[in-house]
Amino acid sequence: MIKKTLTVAGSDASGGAGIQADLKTFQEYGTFGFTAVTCIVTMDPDNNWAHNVTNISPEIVRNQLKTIFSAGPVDAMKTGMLGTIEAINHTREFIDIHQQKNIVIDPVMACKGTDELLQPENVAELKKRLIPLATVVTPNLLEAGILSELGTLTSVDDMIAAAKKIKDLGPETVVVKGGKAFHSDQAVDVFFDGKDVTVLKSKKIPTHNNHGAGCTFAAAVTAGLAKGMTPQTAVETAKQFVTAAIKNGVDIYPYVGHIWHGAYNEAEKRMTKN
Ligand SMILES: Nc1ncnc2c1ncn2[C@@H]1O[C@H](COP(=O)(O)OP(=O)(O)O)[C@@H](O)[C@H]1O
Ligand SMILES: Cc1ncc(COP(=O)(O)O)c(C=O)c1O
Ligand SMILES: [Mg+2]
Repeated sequence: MIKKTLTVAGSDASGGAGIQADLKTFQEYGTFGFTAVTCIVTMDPDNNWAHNVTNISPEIVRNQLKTIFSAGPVDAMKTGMLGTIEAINHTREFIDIHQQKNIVIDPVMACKGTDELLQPENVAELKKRLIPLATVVTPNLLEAGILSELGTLTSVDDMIAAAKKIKDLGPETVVVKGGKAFHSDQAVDVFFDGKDVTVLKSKKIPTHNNHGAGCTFAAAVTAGLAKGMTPQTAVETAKQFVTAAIKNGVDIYPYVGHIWHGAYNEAEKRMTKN
């Protein structure tokens, strides 16, 4: 049976992050993607690509969730940018009613290229209402510093300390993504399951084509869980998926560089042919 995946997230009009990244990734994993849109992010080409977030009314977010969950729980779900505190609470409400399992919380707080928090008022609610239910929570370096209250993280030891503090909020596992922000020639992510720490490393690809890498990574973890992978295997596979997507990024846009979600499967196909 085809597995059902859900993203509760924002729409990225530039096409590379948010629900656009999630759906492309769900499809590449061979799962059937559903979406509840929480906000729409637009970028202004006349004003230095400034981001603007328009929230969808909480009632419409709730109606989308009602539509999706009318067929019962999905095989796995993720959240990204959530828009409003009410949307966070509606998401929690449906998780509780349907005893939803396999939940990935990507605590999106900022877009690439800026440390400006887009929806700071949501952080406390996210911490209290959604992160404790996560099978995997996937903060980037900035978000991990905020969630752990450890501030700026500059070393792998800092990332491990942050992962451990975030684990205390209640999720089953934590991945702190060093990714693009961590100063190293390696893309370092730290996985913690409450017992063991695994440091995932790959060569950092020298590119600006990394818009949506975090959403794609979290969506890949979600689809992996839907297909029955353990959290650790889902995270390790997602790392390979996103690395291939970044390596094969596409220069189709002047402002942000897009990653190519088809890359991992194309490479696999080539390997099977050879
Ligand atoms: N330049 C890069 N080369 C290789 N991997 C990268 C690069 N940038 C990000 N990644 C990887 O992509 C994933 C998403 O990380 P990151 O870009 O930091 O997240 P976010 O988009 O949420 O800020 C992580 O697994 C990270 O290690
Ligand atoms: C709707 C939406 N969600 C999430 C993000 C964050 O993207 P990422 O962290 O994957 O680069 C963005 C960035 O533009 C966005 O527009
Ligand atoms: Mg992100």
